[in-house]
Amino acid sequence: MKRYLHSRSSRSSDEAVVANVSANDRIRSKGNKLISVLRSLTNSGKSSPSSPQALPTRYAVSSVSGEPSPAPRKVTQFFTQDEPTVVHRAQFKSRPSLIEVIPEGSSPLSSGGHDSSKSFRPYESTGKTSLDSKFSSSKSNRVAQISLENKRAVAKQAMRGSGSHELASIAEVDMVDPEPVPTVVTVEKAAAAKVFFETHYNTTLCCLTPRSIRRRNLECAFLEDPALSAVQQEEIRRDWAQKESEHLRETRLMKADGIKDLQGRTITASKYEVVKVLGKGSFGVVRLVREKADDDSNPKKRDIYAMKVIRKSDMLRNSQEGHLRAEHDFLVAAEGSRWVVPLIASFQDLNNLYLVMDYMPGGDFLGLLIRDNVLTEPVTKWYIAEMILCIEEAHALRWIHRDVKPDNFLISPSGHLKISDFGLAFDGHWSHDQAYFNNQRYSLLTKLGINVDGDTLDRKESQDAAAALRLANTIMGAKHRHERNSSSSEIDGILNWRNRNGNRTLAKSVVGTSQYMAPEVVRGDSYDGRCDWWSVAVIMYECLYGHTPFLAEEGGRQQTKMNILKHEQTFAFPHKPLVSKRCQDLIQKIIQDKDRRLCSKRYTRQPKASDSSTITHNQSYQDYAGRYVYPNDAEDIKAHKWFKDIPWDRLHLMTPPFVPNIKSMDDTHYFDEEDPISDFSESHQNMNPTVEDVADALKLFNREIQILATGFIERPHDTLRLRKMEREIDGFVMGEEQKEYLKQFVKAYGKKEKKRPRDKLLRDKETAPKVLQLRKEGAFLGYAYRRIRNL
Ligand SMILES: Nc1ncnc2c1ncn2[C@@H]1O[C@H](COP(=O)(O)OP(=O)(O)OP(=O)(O)O)[C@@H](O)[C@H]1O
Repeated sequence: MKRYLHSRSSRSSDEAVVANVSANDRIRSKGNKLISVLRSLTNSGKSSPSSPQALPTRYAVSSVSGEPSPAPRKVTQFFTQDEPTVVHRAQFKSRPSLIEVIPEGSSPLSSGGHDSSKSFRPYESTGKTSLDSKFSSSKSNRVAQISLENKRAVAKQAMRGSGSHELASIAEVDMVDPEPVPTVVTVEKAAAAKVFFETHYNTTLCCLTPRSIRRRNLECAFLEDPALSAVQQEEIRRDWAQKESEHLRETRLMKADGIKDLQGRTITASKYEVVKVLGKGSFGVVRLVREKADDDSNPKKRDIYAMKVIRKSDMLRNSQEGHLRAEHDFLVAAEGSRWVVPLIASFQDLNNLYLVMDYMPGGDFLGLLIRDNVLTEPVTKWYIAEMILCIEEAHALRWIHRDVKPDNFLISPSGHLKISDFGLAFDGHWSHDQAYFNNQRYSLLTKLGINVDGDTLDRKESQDAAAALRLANTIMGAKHRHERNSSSSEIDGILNWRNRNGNRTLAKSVVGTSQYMAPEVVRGDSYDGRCDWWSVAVIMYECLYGHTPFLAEEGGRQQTKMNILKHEQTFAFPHKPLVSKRCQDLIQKIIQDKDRRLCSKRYTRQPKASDSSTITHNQSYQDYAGRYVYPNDAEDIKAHKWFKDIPWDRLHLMTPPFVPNIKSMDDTHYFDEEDPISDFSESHQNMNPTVEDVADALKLFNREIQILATGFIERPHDTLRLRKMEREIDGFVMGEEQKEYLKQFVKAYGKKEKKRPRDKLLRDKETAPKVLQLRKEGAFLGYAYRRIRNL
């Protein structure tokens, strides 16, 4: 911002006023001095020929007392010059180190020989600047040239020193408005800002905040307890407010640390020490951690948690921002839930996202199935009943889990189940749709005419017009659903517009683990809350028979999906073990196409377009994508006769069939694996073995095996190729131990093929490093949560 400090001064100009001030405080102190002198001059202005009245009113400083105040001698001298002096900060891209003084003759207040319209435009603001934008070269050269001229003149002036008291004329900075030339960096930053503001204001203005939900729950609790007097209620409200303000303070402190975390430090994560790696997910690991204490208190007594660490770079390369935000937002929305794994805190640093959750020491339900192989009917009934309650809880919050499988139910210390892994859960909201993020970036790139080449394949494809169009569509995803139509009303507000226009086409994406997928999901048809009930029936079958009903022995995922689509022909019950007809009847009634699937009749009673009152009522049961998901939507399943002895309302108070046998809260024996799970830091992927290393590792094998094994690690492998190599090794004529050794050799010395990033900006060699860095810094602003203590 351009700023002018000017004053009327008296005749003596023997002070060379070349102020070489670089630091802000010096400028400010100089400014203060000027103002105080101005005040004094204004007060004594009657005697001065250059009284403040001559100044534009904006710059005239009125006296409070009306009395002249004595200015310090030195400063008085400074300003007792005949002619006005204007201290002018020129227009530079960065803060100037020089304050230029426009001498006599060139003063904006004097008329002589100077084009005041050019030099003195106090009401005009400076042109737009962008840290990331390059100035157009001709204009920036001109600015640089003028600035250089000015500096030379100032230097010359300074050299003359006290010997000469004349101020040389300094070339004026031409008030050119340099046009910024936006780059990919500008686009990334602008998109990150847009995403931040839209998601932030959407949460604060359009959603219930955790605090408002807590407040509502408190008031509901009062309604349910009529015995509480008004005084008691008031007292509870006061305690509540006190707890909330402490929580707010804690959250603020956490957010302050979060800023440092994003600058490359790991303040928040370092408050936890790692005990063990519990499991591995698609984009990171889950660690058992212990909160570090400020004092040296007994470590055994400190709180223990499960911390999911998600590596940003992997996840960003796979364009998973939408999913990661969805998982986080669901866990925050589920605060206080009985059946969802509780989130304690979430935060990020430059490289990772962190979700700190309650530790479930009983391991996951898959572990229990692996240990027991098959479960009896009563035990199956218990767990399926708990799974139903878990899923209903998610549905009540208008979320469809979409990835219901045994590994996603965890066993709490008391043996009850809790649902976890909401990485694929979806409420259809635009902020959980990857196309929204892509659209923010690519629409800007297109508007600004910035071209990105991508990788070799992109360049090859762009030569073919049809392929180029296909590529553009893939990048933009469903562009139309996030691009605001110019005809849409401006007063509508962007958030309302986004929320109303929903993402109806999103109801069709194919997600989930194939064995447990409902046919409508496999087909890519629109689906709703009913798809989760199909998966429950598959798990029920698996508990009773020891395998899932549609898994193909041969033909992989594709064949499994075919079996699901043709479920009417492929589904059958094995003869053994014996399972009651009632139980089979329930499974059979759920393994149906969605219109006939047992769960809740409300799904099949969706209103006709003419029935407006029912439509309005039903809209509250739609997720943001327009899919129906009802609370208590397992009502017909729960009413099935097989469940007649299940006390649904009291299940959480009863003792489950299996209660984990844990010696302490950090007992991890239910997570013990034959091969310990490696943490990020122990990954072999960064290993660069030399020829000697390889020769040494294979020295016990004959020449032929050495050549084959070296061939295996010559180029990076994906999972498919790794499996193929392992099958080849299985075919070698050698002992099992040697085969195992070779498989480990391939994993350790071979390189895993890096997946081709889904985003062109991350495929382009030139833009990728900077874009990835910027997204790591800016894509998850606001990813911070702390559960209120003693909830
Ligand atoms: N709160 C918890 N307490 C104990 N163990 C946990 C907890 N959360 C996750 N785990 C363990 O970590 C494993 C991986 O966690 P999770 O499924 O959330 O990761 P993910 O990256 O989402 O995996 P996926 O690839 O299946 O989507 C789980 O199967 C479980 O064994």
